[in-house]
Amino acid sequence: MAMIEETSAAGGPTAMLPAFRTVGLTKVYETGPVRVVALDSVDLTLQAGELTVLLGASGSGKSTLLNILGGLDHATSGQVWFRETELTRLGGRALTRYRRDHVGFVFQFYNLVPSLTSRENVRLVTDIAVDPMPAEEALDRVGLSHRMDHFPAQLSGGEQQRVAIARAIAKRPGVLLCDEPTGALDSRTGVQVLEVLDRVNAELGTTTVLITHNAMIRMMAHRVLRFADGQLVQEELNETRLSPSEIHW
Ligand SMILES: Nc1ncnc2c1ncn2[C@@H]1O[C@H](COP(=O)(O)OP(=O)(O)OP(=O)(O)O)[C@@H](O)[C@H]1O
Repeated sequence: MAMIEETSAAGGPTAMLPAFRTVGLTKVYETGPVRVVALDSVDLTLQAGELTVLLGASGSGKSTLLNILGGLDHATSGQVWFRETELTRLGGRALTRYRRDHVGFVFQFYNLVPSLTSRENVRLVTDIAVDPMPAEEALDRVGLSHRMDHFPAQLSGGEQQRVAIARAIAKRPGVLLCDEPTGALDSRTGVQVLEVLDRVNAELGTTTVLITHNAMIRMMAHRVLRFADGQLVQEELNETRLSPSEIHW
């Protein structure tokens, strides 16, 4: 596989390329006689450096899309590009390398290793990344300098999610894919987590895709995509964005 160049929103040789493009992206799950079309010929473009919010009812295909963009799942048909690389042509090892080098994931539940401190959880990633930031810098970026040596059980839910974000960004990924990152948090804590994601997007230029059931969160996005029954049914650009602290739910 050709090297996939890192670039920031601010510039660089591939700055004008979209981060992702899909054409006719389709995913069908077949479980015995049951056939579910999770994604139904989706065409979309996600611009580099943007923060995109994905909305849609439960079962509309959001997680399936995120998993395919992140190289965790395969399309049934159609094409997906990350910058100049067609992900849908990559074999298993190349897809693993893509994921390792370019993608950070944040999920609703934090998946931290309970026996490791915040710093050690982040180091699990920085130890194997190509050009990581120090674990301490990653934790500082999410406002947790004072919690480096705490274990997950000694942290609040919001703090654990911020450790998970630090772990995801420490390898300086080109894209950060977040599936319901505030789903398990109260609104005040959720806002803090969104502020961290917003800051990472602005300061590091990380292309960010965020799934949420909370329609208010769309106000902080550059771009909002709405899904229904596996189809992209609406796309909006926010001319004026709200900062997370202005969002209430
Ligand atoms: N591994 C699987 N096997 C079979 N069907 C699946 C599988 N994963 C997802 N589906 C089905 O595909 C459809 C889309 O699911 P997906 O998880 O992408 O939706 P979603 O919009 O993310 O939903 P939610 O908001 O509830 O997380 C659903 O009908 C779901 O039941």
